[in-house]
Formats: sequence, structure tokens, C-alpha cells
Amino acid sequence: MTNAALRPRRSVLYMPGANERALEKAKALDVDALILDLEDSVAPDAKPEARDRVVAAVKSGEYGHRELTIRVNGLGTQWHEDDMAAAAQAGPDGIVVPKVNSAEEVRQLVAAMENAGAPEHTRLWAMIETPIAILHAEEIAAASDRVAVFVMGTNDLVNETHSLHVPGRAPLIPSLTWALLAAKAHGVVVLDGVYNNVKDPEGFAAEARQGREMGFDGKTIIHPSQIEPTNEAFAPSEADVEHARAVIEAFETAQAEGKGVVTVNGKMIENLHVRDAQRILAFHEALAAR
Ligand SMILES: CC(C)(COP(=O)(O)OP(=O)(O)OC[C@H]1O[C@@H](n2cnc3c(N)ncnc32)[C@H](O)[C@@H]1OP(=O)(O)O)[C@@H](O)C(=O)NCCC(=O)NCCSC(=O)C[C@H](O)C(=O)O
Ligand SMILES: [Mg+2]
Repeated sequence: MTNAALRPRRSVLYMPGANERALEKAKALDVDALILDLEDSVAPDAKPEARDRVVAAVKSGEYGHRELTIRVNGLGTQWHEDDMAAAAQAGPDGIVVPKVNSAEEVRQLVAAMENAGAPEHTRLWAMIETPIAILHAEEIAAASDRVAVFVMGTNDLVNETHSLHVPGRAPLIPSLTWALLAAKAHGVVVLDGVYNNVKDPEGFAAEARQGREMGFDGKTIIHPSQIEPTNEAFAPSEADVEHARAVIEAFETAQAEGKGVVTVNGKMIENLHVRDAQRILAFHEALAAR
């Protein structure tokens, strides 16, 4: 298991880069990562000032364990090149790029990061949010070692496919699954999209649970009220931890007796379940160590 796989990215909060109050507030929020946004949440006139603010936030060193990323404006926009250069020089943990559509675009983005002097720790977080990106998900994941995270852009996906936001997300499941498989096949972390209604805690909890069940590593969120339910949905519960310990213990006992398979609470346990149990315990310990 790599250290990157153990880095918690349960809750990843977007905040408008122009909002100084939110940038200040984030220093005390219990999130695993922040996306300081220069794209959709920032009005055109406010973009240069927002760029300066997020660069200053990254350089401040005041965000503790929280992973810090900057979402730049997309390729082909009038702000993209200046955003990329400023973000690369600030050296955040990640540069989040909207609407990455192909391996060629990844190579172009990585070249821009490197030409601007991005440090090695600054990874590319590619937003997967168009029909063509879904179809090219595997080539995007495999295009460069700098690609560390896929961020699902479910608003843009719904927009571009003319589908609807519905409870259970049936119209989105094939796209989400396809991107998730591409990410997992290439060791890329994959984050679920946002839930727009910040006044619907039940709907939010159901969607976070669904994301966890599908295999997402965490969820992108837009409001502080969504942090706690997200952290809970994507962390192992006490019962998960107890079960993982029981699995490891039972399997070690079985092996000492020369058996390759055993049951715990009536469920068959083989080697692969032990590996999963070890992963759960390692993640639990990584969270506890913070
Ligand atoms: C959605 C919001 C506009 C709601 O704002 P507001 O009505 O002001 O919320 P509250 O009054 O309930 O706020 C309470 C306090 O919390 C702070 N706050 C709110 N949101 C954030 C945040 N994201 N980060 C940090 N702090 C936040 C407020 O400042 C209040 O603090 P205080 O004054 O001390 O009480 C708003 O939540 C918001 O702007 N959210 C982020 C929107 C955003 O970034 N959108 C872009 C990303 S989503 C996207 O584009 C996904 C993707 O591309 C896709 O295609 O799907
Ligand atoms: Mg989007």
C-alpha cells in the first residue's frame, strides 16, 4: 500500500478564491483537503484578485494537515495561462484543472506546470466532467505520473448530457463507474462530485453513502455543514475496525492450523479479505495519527 493511498481525502471542500472570510475560516475546518477555486465560483472581474488571494493562502503555511489545491480556469480560457503559472509557482499539493479531456491535454498541462517551476509534490488533479472525458478516462489516468486525483464534476456532466439531478443518480452511474474504474486501474485517487442543496442533510448523507459504496475515496463538498457527514461516510466505522481486527486474528489462527479459509461471523474469509482488513486498519491508524 502506498503512502498516497493512505492520505485521507474523505472531505474535499471547494471555496471561492475571492472570499477572504471563507479562506480564513477554512484554517479551522475539519476537512482533509481544500480546493481554492478560481473557476466557476469567481466572477470574471474578481479573477485577478482571487488569484493573488489563493497564492497568498498557499504560501501562508497556515492550513495545517489540510491538503491545499488551487482550481485554475480551464484550458482555452483567457485566465488559464496566468492561473497555471501562478499556481505552479505557489507550489500547492495539487492543481485542479477543469474539463481535462484527453491524454494530450494532460501532457500539455504537465509541461506548463514544469515550465513554470512546479515542485515535484504539486500533482495534477484532473476534473472529469464532460462526455469525452468519460470516454477517455483511462488514457487521462495513464498519461502522466503527475496525475494523482480524478475529481468528478457532476454538475457539468449533467449539464452536458442534458440529464437530470435525481435521487440515487441513476443517469450518472455509468459515467461515475467508468471514471472510477479508470482511476482505480491506474492508482489514481477518485473523488465524487458535489451535492448542490446545502439545506438537505438527508439527501446529502444518502449520496455520500452511495459514493462510499461505489468505491470513491472521498467526496467534494461546497459547504461546512457537509464536512462531518462526509468524514463519517468515508472513514471506517468502529464496527468496520473491530471486524478488520477479527478477520486478521482469525486468519492468522487458521493459517497456523494449516487452513487457507475460515469464517468470521458466518462470513468466508480468504487472503483478499485480510488485505482489505489491513487496508482498513492502516487508514484508521493514519486518521488517528493526525
Ligand atoms: C453555497 C454557498 C454559496 C452558500 O453560502 P451561504 O448562504 O453564505 O452559506 P452560509 O450562510 O450557510 O455560510 C455559513 C458560514 O460558512 C461559511 N462558508 C460557506 N461556504 C463555505 C465554503 N465553501 N468554505 C468555507 N466557508 C464557507 C460562510 O462564510 C459562513 O461563515 P460565517 O460568516 O463565519 O458564519 C457557499 O457555501 C459557497 O460559496 N460554497 C462554495 C461554492 C463553490 O465553490 N462552488 C464551485 C465549486 S462546485 C463545482 O463547480 C463542481 C464541478 O465543477 C461540477 O461541475 O460539478
Ligand atoms: Mg464543473
